[in-house]
Amino acid sequence: MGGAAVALLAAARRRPTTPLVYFLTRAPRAGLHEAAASAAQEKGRRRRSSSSRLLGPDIPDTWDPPPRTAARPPSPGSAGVDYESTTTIIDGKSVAEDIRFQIAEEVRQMKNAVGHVPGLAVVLVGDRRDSQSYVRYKIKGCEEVGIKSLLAELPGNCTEDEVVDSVSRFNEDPSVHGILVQLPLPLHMDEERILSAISLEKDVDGFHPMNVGNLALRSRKPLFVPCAAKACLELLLQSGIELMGKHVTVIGRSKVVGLPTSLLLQRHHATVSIIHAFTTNPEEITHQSDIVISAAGVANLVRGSWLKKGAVVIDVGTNPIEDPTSDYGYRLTGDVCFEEAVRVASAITPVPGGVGPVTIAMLLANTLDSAKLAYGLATEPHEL
Ligand SMILES: Nc1nc2c(c(=O)[nH]1)N[C@@H](CN(C=O)c1ccc(C(=O)N[C@@H](CCC(=O)O)C(=O)O)cc1)CN2
Repeated sequence: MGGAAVALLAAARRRPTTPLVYFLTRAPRAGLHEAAASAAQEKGRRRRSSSSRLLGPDIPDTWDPPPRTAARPPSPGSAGVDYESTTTIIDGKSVAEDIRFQIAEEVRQMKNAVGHVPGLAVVLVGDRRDSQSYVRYKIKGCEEVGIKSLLAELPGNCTEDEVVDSVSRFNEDPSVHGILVQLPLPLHMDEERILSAISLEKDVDGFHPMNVGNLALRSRKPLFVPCAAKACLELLLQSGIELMGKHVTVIGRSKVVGLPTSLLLQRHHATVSIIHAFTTNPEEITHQSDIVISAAGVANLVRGSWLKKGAVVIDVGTNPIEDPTSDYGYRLTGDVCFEEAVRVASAITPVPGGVGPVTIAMLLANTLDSAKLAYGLATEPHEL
């Protein structure tokens, strides 16, 4: 230890009754210290503000609703939608069924080989009706393929620590290979902290910052890719749609869909444009695109006039809109005005029955992959 440090320690020992916190809070107030402290504070302020300029201000994407003149299309299955016979309606339900069939077979093989099945744990906070439905679909999906499911339900007014504790218990449970926290969380919670608490090896939603970062770096492989992004790619690839060199526009940049989908598309060598709530000319950008993937969460945002003739349209939006003729008083519609788009597109996914069911199937696939890694039945996650 240097002489100066020894002298400081000796001085501190001579004044043992003064708490350290006193020096930390009071010392800079006097004379030169004050000037130094305010200079340091100013430097810190400048550093913070210049870094927030560099990374951009944190403003949420709040979309303007589309004009009231937007057509309110009937659902795709209903009578009266007259589309070109050449337009392919991409059937997500049947794609999902095929994937589930394959997963069920692999789960059976796993049980025979190691005596265990994959386990998925779901954490649901609060009583949002839509989240409850999605969690139900996930649990039903597990039942269909033989995956064990566990559900932790917490009230909307619980603490962030309680959610983290619940995640930690599942992290420790060897029968659980996948953990997901249903989003959105109540506003008072730090989503980032909760998602980061999920063990990387069990992050079957792929929202852990490490998995997102590894998806962004082409030289690295994430353990898991978010399910909706995988679903979009699966639907495009199974429909025989080439991605390399194609101009794909992704509408929305959320962690759940837009961001991972745009990253995944780049890994498939597409040229990707991203539209968000601050984009001034969205229709010009989509009009130049070979493929449009919409995940804005705005009913009927994408009109037929936004699309190039022959474009492929993947609609990830599931937006409830009022419908007095429905038993529930509402029905689900996508971001895309289906009855207009179907006349322009060469292929399109419907809502419901498009991306949604494949998203659930991808969650089951990620959970199976995780269990295979845990039991040494695979050395790498499934190729993208
Ligand atoms: N932790 C997560 N939270 C959320 C995710 C996610 O991937 N992980 N995605 C969405 C919601 N979601 C899954 O959680 C989801 C949404 C919609 C569907 C779906 O199958 N939709 C059906 C129609 C549904 C209906 O009729 O009620 C369809 O499109 O055909 C599945 C999953 C946000 N949160």
